[in-house]
Amino acid sequence: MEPFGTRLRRAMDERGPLCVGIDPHASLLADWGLNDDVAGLARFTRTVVEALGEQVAVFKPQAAFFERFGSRGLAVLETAVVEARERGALVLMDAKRGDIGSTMAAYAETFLRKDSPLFSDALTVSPYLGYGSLKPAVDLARESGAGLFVLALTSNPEGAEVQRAVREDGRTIAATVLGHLAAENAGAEPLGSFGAVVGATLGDLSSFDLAINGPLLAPGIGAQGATPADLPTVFGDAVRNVVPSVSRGVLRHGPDTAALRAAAHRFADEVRTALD
Ligand SMILES: O=c1ccn([C@@H]2O[C@H](COP(=O)(O)O)[C@@H](O)[C@H]2O)c(=O)[nH]1
Repeated sequence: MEPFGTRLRRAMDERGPLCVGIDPHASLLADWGLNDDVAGLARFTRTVVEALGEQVAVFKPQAAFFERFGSRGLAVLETAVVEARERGALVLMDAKRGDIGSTMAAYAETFLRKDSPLFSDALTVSPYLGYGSLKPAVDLARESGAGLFVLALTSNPEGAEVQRAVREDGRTIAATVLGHLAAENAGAEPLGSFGAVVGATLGDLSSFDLAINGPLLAPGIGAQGATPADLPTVFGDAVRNVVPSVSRGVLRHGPDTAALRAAAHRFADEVRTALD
């Protein structure tokens, strides 16, 4: 399989630079007239995948909303991953895994081994047990042609106390994570496969070097208050590598398929305008 970064660049060029999150909140299930049970979860997820699977570059299922239903929720997630990929969308599993290396290897097998039922094109991971603890995931992603998105500067205000903490050498934790990612992506063309999560809500980030030669997943657009128009200010010269991500901002338009498609189109158009 081609490296994730290559496939992502092509998908964004062909379909527009937008990632739509699949976040079946209990409140959204209710708004869609569905029960907060496995049948409601399955109906919600199928509707989103069928409506947008041939339109958006990337889906980002939020694993938590599936895991809360146990094994039957995971079965819904497995089906969604397969059907989304069959429709040509890339799947970025938002599971934010992170643990000591030996356990990280098992998480990596779950999401990044090609024959796993939950194999995804990319996975979000947490570097807060030390970047080196992610090595099994980095290695398996390379072997499988998959990618990683490492939490660097998250969209929530609470993230700053950890991510902007300054080390003895004067660098912030986030800058250290970004430095590791730049090293992973060195020499990759057209785009590396090892991305950072950098919130669109964070305002001017010019004090950070975002030139990691990899994708920058930008959650926070829509329900968290950021807009596509904020992207150039937040990302500066790195804006071309941004993967803007919207969940509730699109999902709240369901269950009507045409309305979901129109909402995703609107966000993609706003992103294109902002990046021009
Ligand atoms: O820094 C981060 C990292 C991940 N997320 C996830 O993205 C979506 C955001 O959903 P919205 O409805 O668009 O607010 C959600 O799954 C988060 O867990 C994030 O928001 N910020």
